[in-house]
Amino acid sequence: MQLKHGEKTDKEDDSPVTVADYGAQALVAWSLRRAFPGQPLSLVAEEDAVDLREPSGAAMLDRITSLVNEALAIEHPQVARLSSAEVADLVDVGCSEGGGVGRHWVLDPIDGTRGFVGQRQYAVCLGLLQDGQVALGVLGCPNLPQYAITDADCDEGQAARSFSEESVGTIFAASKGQGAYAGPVFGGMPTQRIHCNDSLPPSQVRYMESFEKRHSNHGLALQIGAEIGVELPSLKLDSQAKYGALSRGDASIFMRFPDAAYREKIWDHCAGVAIIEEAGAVITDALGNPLDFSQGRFFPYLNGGIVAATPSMHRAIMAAIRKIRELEPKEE
Ligand SMILES: Nc1ncnc2c1ncn2[C@@H]1O[C@H](COP(=O)(O)O)[C@@H](OP(=O)(O)O)[C@H]1O
Ligand SMILES: [Mg+2]
Ligand SMILES: [Mg+2]
Ligand SMILES: [Mg+2]
Repeated sequence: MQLKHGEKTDKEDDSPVTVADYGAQALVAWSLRRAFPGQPLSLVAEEDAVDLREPSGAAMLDRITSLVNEALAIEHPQVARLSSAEVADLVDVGCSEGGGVGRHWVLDPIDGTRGFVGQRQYAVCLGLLQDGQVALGVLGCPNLPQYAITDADCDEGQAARSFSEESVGTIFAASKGQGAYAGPVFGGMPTQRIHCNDSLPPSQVRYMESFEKRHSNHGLALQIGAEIGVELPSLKLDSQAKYGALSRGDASIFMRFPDAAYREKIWDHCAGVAIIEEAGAVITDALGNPLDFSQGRFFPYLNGGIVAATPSMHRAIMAAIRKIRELEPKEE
């Protein structure tokens, strides 16, 4: 999809948001309401309709409303068209604060918005928390090939865009204790069981990191990689597509080291964590503590970042981080 004028804007924190982010959030909220009629619905989702309800947001809300109605007409032709007020209300269904008690859906309607705008990777990510624990996750990655990304697909560590058209688009799904699965994005529920690959020596493993340098310290990841004996360049992918790629063995490590002031949000990880854990991988903060999804929309302090990897690579990275930190000059 090529975005037109008026279909993308910047939020208060300067990050981009598009009609697709809002539209996907409204559609998922609509679908959850329909799937669980009459039940209370707690949805912790990234976007809200505050800007869309301003006079300056009216044109964008109209465009989102048309797109949502177009999508509903394909899947549910019998359903009445939604008004723009109803679409704004659906976006705002995602305002739940979450927490450690009961059931909370967690949605990133488009993760990797910068990747979506740049026609790289992005993912629609829906997870479920049960009493603060990740219970289920689905990742739709429309630009991710259905086959494993190999060295041949990588251009200096970056996944090339020239994946063959007919095999692009992958969906991942997992629920606790039932395994992780992958399949074609328009093929219904995925059926191919997937596992991470923990059999490679460090010289053959590949690590992944954000495409966007501003989202993660690439220098630190390089240093840690060198410490554990990684020789291949990193694979730079936007979004939770990285969790999908780790889960089926395209790469063995995902390192994410944002600026110290950045606060990680639960929707950037919930669905992906459900999938990697069922695929046999491990995820912690940079000091080895488990991620705590039970504290609301944001994670508590994460000790410098997030590391997801196969079990042996995760152990090696934790040791490398401890060693690097011990060598750092101590503040007086
Ligand atoms: N300065 C920053 N540091 C770290 N992460 C950031 C960031 N600014 C935005 N992000 C987050 O990084 C996510 C994309 O992850 P990745 O870097 O793996 O592609 C964004 O998700 P959205 O695109 O849903 O807003 C956003 O939440
Ligand atoms: Mg965003
Ligand atoms: Mg995101
Ligand atoms: Mg998003």
